[in-house]
Amino acid sequence: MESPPEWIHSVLKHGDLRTCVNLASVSKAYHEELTESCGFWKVLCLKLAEERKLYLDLKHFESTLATVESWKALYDELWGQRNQFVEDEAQGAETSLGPRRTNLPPLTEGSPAQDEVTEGKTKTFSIGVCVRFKPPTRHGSGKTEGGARVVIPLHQRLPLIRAKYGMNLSNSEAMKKIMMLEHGKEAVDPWSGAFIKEEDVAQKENRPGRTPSEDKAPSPSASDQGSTAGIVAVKPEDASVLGIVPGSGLREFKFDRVFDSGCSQEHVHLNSSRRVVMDFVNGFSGTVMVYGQTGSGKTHTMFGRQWDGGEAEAGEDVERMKRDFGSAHPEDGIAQRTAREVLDALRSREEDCGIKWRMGVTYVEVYGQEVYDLLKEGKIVGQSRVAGQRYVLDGQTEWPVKTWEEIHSHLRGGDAQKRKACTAMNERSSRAHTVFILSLTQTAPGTNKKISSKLMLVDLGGSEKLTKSKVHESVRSAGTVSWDQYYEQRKHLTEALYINTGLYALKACIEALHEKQKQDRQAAEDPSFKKRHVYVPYQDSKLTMILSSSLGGSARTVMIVTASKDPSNAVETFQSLRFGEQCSSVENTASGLTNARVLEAIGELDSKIKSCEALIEKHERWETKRVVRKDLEGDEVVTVTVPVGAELYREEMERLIARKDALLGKPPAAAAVATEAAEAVC
Ligand SMILES: Nc1ncnc2c1ncn2[C@@H]1O[C@H](COP(=O)(O)OP(=O)(O)OP(=O)(O)O)[C@@H](O)[C@H]1O
Repeated sequence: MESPPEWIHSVLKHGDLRTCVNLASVSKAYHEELTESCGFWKVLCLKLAEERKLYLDLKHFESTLATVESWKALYDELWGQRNQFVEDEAQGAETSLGPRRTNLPPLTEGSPAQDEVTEGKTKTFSIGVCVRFKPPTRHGSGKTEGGARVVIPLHQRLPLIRAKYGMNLSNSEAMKKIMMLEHGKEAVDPWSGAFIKEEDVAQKENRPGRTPSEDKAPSPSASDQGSTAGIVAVKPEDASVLGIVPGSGLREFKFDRVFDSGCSQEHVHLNSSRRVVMDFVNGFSGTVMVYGQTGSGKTHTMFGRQWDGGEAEAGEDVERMKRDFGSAHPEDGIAQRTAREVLDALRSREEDCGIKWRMGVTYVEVYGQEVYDLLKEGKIVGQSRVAGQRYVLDGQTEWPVKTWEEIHSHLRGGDAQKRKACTAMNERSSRAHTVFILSLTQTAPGTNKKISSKLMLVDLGGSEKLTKSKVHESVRSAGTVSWDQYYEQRKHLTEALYINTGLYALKACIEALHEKQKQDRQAAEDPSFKKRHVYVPYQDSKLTMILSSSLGGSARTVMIVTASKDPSNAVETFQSLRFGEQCSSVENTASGLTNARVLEAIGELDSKIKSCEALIEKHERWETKRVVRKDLEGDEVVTVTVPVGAELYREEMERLIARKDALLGKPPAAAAVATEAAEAVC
């Protein structure tokens, strides 16, 4: 094959977009060579962004886009945005540079037909769902107590039986093994009680109206048998999570991204929300939401470290103040990182392209039926319940900002208001939906065209309290409790219902937007297809009314589900994962878990356990120390020798062993490897 000569590289370097695109049509050999290289598409993206005054976060894409296809997709997207800041002077001429043309440049003379040119993909609803696991807390790590018991269904027991007794067992031999185990001819079968047929699992998983109580008790007869519910494996490489799920047994969840507990704040932002920042600066609205149970890390992910009072303003911590206004802090959340990047981009675009901008921030909480303005001492927005969200959308709660210091001070001020409310109103912060909004208006140079976009950063309230605190059960009729208690309980129930109303409305809107997109796609593929009108129920809750301008249409949406791996939170974790899954456009099938995947999970755990053992061997040493021991006759000082230096690896190994044991159906106690047992008294 003829490869492109040196001069082509210099044309790519110095030529304009049109020249670079046309290069691919010089010969068939050049065409193949160029269009199959990431570098060519990168150059096209750069030229397109430069000529059309679009913001391109090249550094980000260089670190995240690895394939030619992903660069092509980015070019398609930018192409769809090409008229945001620069109007087409000659429509006809420009279409010949469209993505379809560059993907498959015709080698014959003449321009492609107008209808061959694909529009960019910005018009379709786009949602990415990611999952982030919180690092284990010391008290919760590796412990399996308190987790719901799950009976692994029969079709999943077969591969496990094979893994234990020989891979070449046929189905009927594996079944015989199970029967023998159940009739006590061998050791007790850890999965006895399996009764769910494969079809039942899929039906049960997909049945609407599934209740939390069903999640907790799969069957009365099985409640004391089976494995402990929990996360078995987290696979960031293929964005999946494998768990032992009440009501389903082994179950795989698939998302756009999965972040394991060791991921930094920066990594999470780079791989989830940073793309939204680029669209926002290019004039497209977007939403980033965090969802999860209380304490799973929503606020940590969105707003980073929590402020502990006003010591910095009092000048007690000058160093910290300097650091805050300098470069990003490792603990900064998505809000801080996003605000900094937006400001940097706007400043450099003003300097390089003359694009003027105006930005404002809004920080509100949706609590019950009211919207509270966190930048106005938590006052209710508007005087009527109906109008609150409209004031937010009209910009009446907005504060103009020009610098990072101003944004930072609003974030801190709002956070302080949340804290006050939290103390005054019984953990209001975790029971309200918090929305931080950046509103941007840019002026296209030369034309004075105004381009507006909104970026909503949302910390969603979790719904777990309804099930965990059983508020619905504690509401007795008036007369059995005091009136004060009665009203307090009613308030809790109403709060939980408000949170759920917001979340259900959000889910319904996202589902409707998916459906709308499906109808559009079908209509595009088949001209005879009759599109059904799809209603998006934004009006169903205050939360969705506020989000309406940045959810759907050309707006990009990212949802980050935060979760814990602690088995005692397993039910809430799976509820969160299911919520994320239902919002996602990634195809999931409840019964799609293959035998190979189950065995792969066991293999993975084995290899992780091995590498943990190697690390323990490398880092662990014995240390002798004196400790005071209490016994009946008083205190006694004894000398003990303890292993030190590999405590974290030991904890990790305990967790891995517990997960493997859960998967293989061993009783939880077998998983507990007490570190204290290693202590040797001299
Ligand atoms: N990924 C993480 N890395 C380190 N610490 C974390 C992480 N996620 C959460 N935490 C810590 O866990 C605690 C609870 O997190 P956070 O307040 O963000 O939870 P939340 O889901 O917002 O809870 P709530 O709904 O009650 O507001 C905090 O102390 C936080 O610093």
